Amino acid sequence: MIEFINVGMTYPNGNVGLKNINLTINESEITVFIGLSGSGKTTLLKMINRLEDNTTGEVKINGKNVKDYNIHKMRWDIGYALQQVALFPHMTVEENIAIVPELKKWKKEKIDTRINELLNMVGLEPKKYRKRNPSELSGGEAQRVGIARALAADPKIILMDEPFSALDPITRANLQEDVKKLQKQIHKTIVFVTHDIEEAFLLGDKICIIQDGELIQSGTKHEIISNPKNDFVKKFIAFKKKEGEIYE
Ligand SMILES: Nc1ncnc2c1ncn2[C@@H]1O[C@H](COP(=O)(O)OP(=O)(O)OP(=O)(O)O)[C@@H](O)[C@H]1O
Repeated sequence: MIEFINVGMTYPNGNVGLKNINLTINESEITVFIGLSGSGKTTLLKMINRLEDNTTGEVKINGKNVKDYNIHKMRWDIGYALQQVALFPHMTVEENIAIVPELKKWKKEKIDTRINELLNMVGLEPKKYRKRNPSELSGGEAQRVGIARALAADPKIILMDEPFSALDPITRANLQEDVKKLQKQIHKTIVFVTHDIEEAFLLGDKICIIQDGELIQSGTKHEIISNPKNDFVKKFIAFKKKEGEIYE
């Protein structure tokens, strides 16, 4: 379980990233942060693996303040997949996936088996892809490798920051389905950032709507649709409704 307790964050230049966030992220669920560009979604996500530190309040994982963990070991247990996949260009697909398992000193055979398992899981045939360089992959394939790498050392928590936003709609829909299926199989705690309400409703067990650094509303898709807290939330939902979509 991840908890944000009265969390605020001000950047060194004075920009306010977040204000007084109180939120519980349940284990084995997909929690989605959604909001407009610059609303604070990424800042909120990065406080979980301490790529940013909160300036007020507390962020806790399993009851312990994130600042009290060994930062390196904590990060090995938190997978991170982001829009610009950032595969290491001078390493092959298999080497990219093996990074954290190697840091964790897994045996070579175990890593080897794991790479095959993960590539199969994300729909990339190991024989064909293991030895490729990132420059020999399409955008969608690279995204899949990025997801495999985030899952490699079997982390309990996976952070995903707009991992599909650079993809075409069909690849994107396939990967969204993959994440949903994966979640059903492996029961990870996934925190997912998007600015797309459709994606949020498709994936999220819990959806958190962020506006100007504040958490405006959190709840299930049904709770948000049936009881939008303010005009901003209404607008977000209405935007999709206008396109003729009806949410149950
Ligand atoms: N390193 C930084 N230094 C100063 N201000 C920053 C920094 N990073 C982000 N900000 C500011 O903090 C606020 C929140 O940014 P954040 O990246 O969390 O938004 P976001 O909701 O993820 O946006 P997007 O959807 O565009 O990625 C913005 O006003 C942004 O300008």
